Amino acid sequence: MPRPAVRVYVLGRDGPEPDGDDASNPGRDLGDASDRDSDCGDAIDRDGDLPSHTARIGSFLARDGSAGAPVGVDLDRPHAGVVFGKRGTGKSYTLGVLAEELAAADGVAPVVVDPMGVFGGLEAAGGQVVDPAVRPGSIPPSTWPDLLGLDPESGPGSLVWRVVADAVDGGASPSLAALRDAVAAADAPAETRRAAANHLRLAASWGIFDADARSVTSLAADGDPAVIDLAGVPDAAAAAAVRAVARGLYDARIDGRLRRLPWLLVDEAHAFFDGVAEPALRTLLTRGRAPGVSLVCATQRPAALPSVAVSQSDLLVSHRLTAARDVDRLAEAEATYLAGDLAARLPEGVGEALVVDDATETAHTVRIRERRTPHGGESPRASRPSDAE
Ligand SMILES: Nc1ncnc2c1ncn2[C@@H]1O[C@H](COP(=O)(O)OP(=O)(O)OP(=O)(O)O)[C@@H](O)[C@H]1O
Repeated sequence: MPRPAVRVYVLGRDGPEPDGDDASNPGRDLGDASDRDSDCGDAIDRDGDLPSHTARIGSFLARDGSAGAPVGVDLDRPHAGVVFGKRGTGKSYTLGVLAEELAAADGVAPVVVDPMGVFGGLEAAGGQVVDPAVRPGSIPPSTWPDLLGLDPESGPGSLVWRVVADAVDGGASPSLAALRDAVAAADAPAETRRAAANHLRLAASWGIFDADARSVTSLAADGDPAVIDLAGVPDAAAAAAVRAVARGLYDARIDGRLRRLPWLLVDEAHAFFDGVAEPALRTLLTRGRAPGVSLVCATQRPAALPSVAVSQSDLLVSHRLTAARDVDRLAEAEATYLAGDLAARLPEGVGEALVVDDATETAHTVRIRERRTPHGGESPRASRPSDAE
């Protein structure tokens, strides 16, 4: 006798609500697997064939701890999402699961910003780990003083701004050396030129600027995960790299240079919302979906993200949080359809998360599935001496 089909619930896709959990009764038991098999979402067979363009991220988690029906994320359309959780609750792991699913899906391209160097395992999913490389011309002239820690109103700050503006005029891609030469030749007091040159020399020492850096479009063209390894990269340089990739993906979609829908997955995202990357990330949050760019920001410090990150997100995944200010940020997501206290519903276990789905206006407790590729974020344990010893 054929086994019955399991129905997968697809987050971010409008459709019938799964039974068992709804706004009117937020504390209600989420049911067990059999509850979920009946009338939610799209049918899949038990061997795991999902509807197309669906990322299978885990399963519903019943109150008795058993796993229910599969839960997927819609990959057919672009989304904005956040992944919250205190340290060690599974944020990076969840981002890795999403990246694995994106790697296996058609028509999309995951690009992972990896500040801690924990996503290298995605090479096993066909991914490549790349060092950050930024064309100086991809950072707008007006942003250069800020990037270099110079006041744009100061002599050196305005000189750098002017030199970059002149160098990119006409679409050229200047090197840092060319910018330094232009500073040296500028009609400005020697002290101003010296200060500007020193700051450009410091930027050169970051080792990320390259006039011939490959385009972001090429990173995302084949759909295999591209992992931008920012481990050990100075903060300002990492911010410049994130800005370049976020803006580059957006522009490539606007200009029709990128056929796939890119997904930018940013780990430790709080680090990028108070520097030069912020405007580009904000653009993706507020305007990214129109040209087809998705952004998912993971952070252990939700309070350090701007409100817009939560208000613009249609997918919210929250592992355990305890700090009051972070829980408050979660509370901002409590849309009118979610009666009750989201924070009180956060599951305790590692890899478990509350998922708020704006498309169907529901919240669910989910156990994120295990990774298929190695996860590099294991915490050191005294009971497990490292390989180095
Ligand atoms: N869904 C899961 N299934 C199985 N194990 C998991 C899952 N999620 C997390 N873990 C385990 O928990 C560990 C910590 O997860 P992870 O590195 O993602 O934490 P994190 O929240 O990103 O922490 P940090 O803020 O320190 O980076 C993982 O190395 C893994 O062993």
